[in-house]
Amino acid sequence: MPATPSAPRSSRTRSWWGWGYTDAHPDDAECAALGALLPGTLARPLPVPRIADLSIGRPAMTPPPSLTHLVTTDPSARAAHAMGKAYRDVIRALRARPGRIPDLVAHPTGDREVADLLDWAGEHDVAVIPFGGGSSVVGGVEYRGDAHRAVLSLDLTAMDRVLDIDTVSRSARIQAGALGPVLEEQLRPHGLTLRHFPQSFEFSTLGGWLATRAGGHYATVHTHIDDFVQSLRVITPAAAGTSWRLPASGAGPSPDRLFLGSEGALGVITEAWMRLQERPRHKASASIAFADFHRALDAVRAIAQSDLAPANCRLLDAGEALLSGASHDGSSVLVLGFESATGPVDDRLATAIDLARAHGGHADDRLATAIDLARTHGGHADEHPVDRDASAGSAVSAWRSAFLRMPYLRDGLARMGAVVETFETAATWDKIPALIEAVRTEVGAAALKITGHPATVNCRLTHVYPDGAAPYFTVAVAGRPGAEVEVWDDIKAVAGEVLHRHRATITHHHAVGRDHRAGYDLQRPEPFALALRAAKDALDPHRILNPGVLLD
Ligand SMILES: Cc1cc2nc3c(=O)[nH]c(=O)nc-3n(C[C@H](O)[C@H](O)[C@H](O)COP(=O)(O)OP(=O)(O)OC[C@H]3O[C@@H](n4cnc5c(N)ncnc54)[C@H](O)[C@@H]3O)c2cc1C
Repeated sequence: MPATPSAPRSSRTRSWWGWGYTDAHPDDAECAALGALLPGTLARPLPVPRIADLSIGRPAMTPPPSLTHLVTTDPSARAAHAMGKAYRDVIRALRARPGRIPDLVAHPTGDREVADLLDWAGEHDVAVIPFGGGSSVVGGVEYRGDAHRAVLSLDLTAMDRVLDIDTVSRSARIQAGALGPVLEEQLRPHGLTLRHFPQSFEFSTLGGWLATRAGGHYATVHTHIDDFVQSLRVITPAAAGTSWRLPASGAGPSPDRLFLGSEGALGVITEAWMRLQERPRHKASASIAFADFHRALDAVRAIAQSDLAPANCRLLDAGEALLSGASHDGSSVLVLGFESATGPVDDRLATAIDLARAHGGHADDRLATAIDLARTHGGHADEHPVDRDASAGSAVSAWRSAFLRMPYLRDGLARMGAVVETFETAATWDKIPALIEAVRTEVGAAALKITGHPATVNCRLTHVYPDGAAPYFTVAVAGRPGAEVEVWDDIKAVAGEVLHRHRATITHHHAVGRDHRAGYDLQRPEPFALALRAAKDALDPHRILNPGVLLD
């Protein structure tokens, strides 16, 4: 089927230093109000950083005439491509310490141009950092060190088209630079959706999701981007190729698996055939309160080990629930959601609520909402499932609003000199209670020791599996003025040590990048490390692709 035209881009201004759109940033008064919640933060917010205050030198190299039309040396573009969107990045921008700024930013529009840029970079010892939405939270899109003559940020977002739709096999060929809303907008007229909704959906791309093995919003079953991949097209400095479109294949190790999670270190993903789904027509959600967090964990495990497969099954501890407005009485809250394109889901929700009640949960029946989207929305699902819902006023909706607003508030707190960051992991159920307890206790104690201020360490389960869960932690504490990066690095080192001791992964979906290298090196088995190094040698012989990510 012919492709649909590319979706129009938003006219709103993206922040070069913080999350999202500048018009959604908290103003000074809101920052101060946020700071007042955390003892020890600054009296007034740090000023919004200006590119003019950064020291941006002349580019170390310029491209040949054949490539100049693809490349910019504009300081604003270079600054906006210097870092990702972790707390570390935001505070470095606020303190005018962004690190090495790329010399060049390229915007290729097709495979040939990507290959030409890689060829030139390989010949001239120029590091190439593939860049999608730039929402990395692990130092994945910055350059550290000075081993290369110049640094080129390879921005893929001009390659944002849905090129082909196969309605028979329900799949689409999509260019890697398409941001979430841009690709969903092109699928919408066909009644189809990729249905991959990470929290960063608005500002991250298909290529970034594939390269980091992103996790979507859905709590169970198909939520990792890996699950939707039919075939990948990858351009490496050594060769280019496309895997066959197949629903499944037992032919040896999977070629796609080599590049999923390769974080720009082995090649540039330029397009993919992705499995699609029909837009859901039926939804139901509810929130359930628990006085005892450990009983809530048991309830979630029971639901995860049933065949109910909720779309949403987020357990918020008391701190998270308070922060998001889902509860004010010290309860933990389980946010449950079901959806389907084929039939009502009310029965599944009712059974899940029964399971939760059997473990001490209290469901407020008035808050359980069932939505037949075929009736209420003319058959169309909302663009982002956490964006809108008929359950306005409920704990479910409070959590949803907070979920989308949270990154903006993080940046507001950063302007008050606070250290506010998240980290996530996964472990089998037998380890989960002790792991969560150890992180809370040991990371909280470390933050107090490092800063002299009390810290909050909150936890939610973002994804649940029959055999385990993915706890996601948020740490907030007043920083030491001017040393916020070092404070966070010290806290994060303690967190990494606790995760390793409990055999919990260094990352469930945020990827490895540069920040998780130590934990990743400890986690991967030696034969795999050898194979990865050999793949790097073969595919990137001049070592130009995202140096320092995944391996040296
Ligand atoms: C507020 C916030 C919320 C987030 N929520 C989630 C979440 O819910 N789930 C989740 O999984 N992650 C989340 N993240 C992390 C981040 O959004 C993901 O890692 C995302 O997949 C990155 O996509 P991107 O397009 O922004 O990639 P970028 O940040 O631009 O790049 C990420 C990595 O992929 C490489 N890369 C990018 N494009 C390509 C390509 N075409 N070919 C090869 N390599 C490439 C880069 O070199 C880099 O190593 C969140 C981040 C923030 C700031």
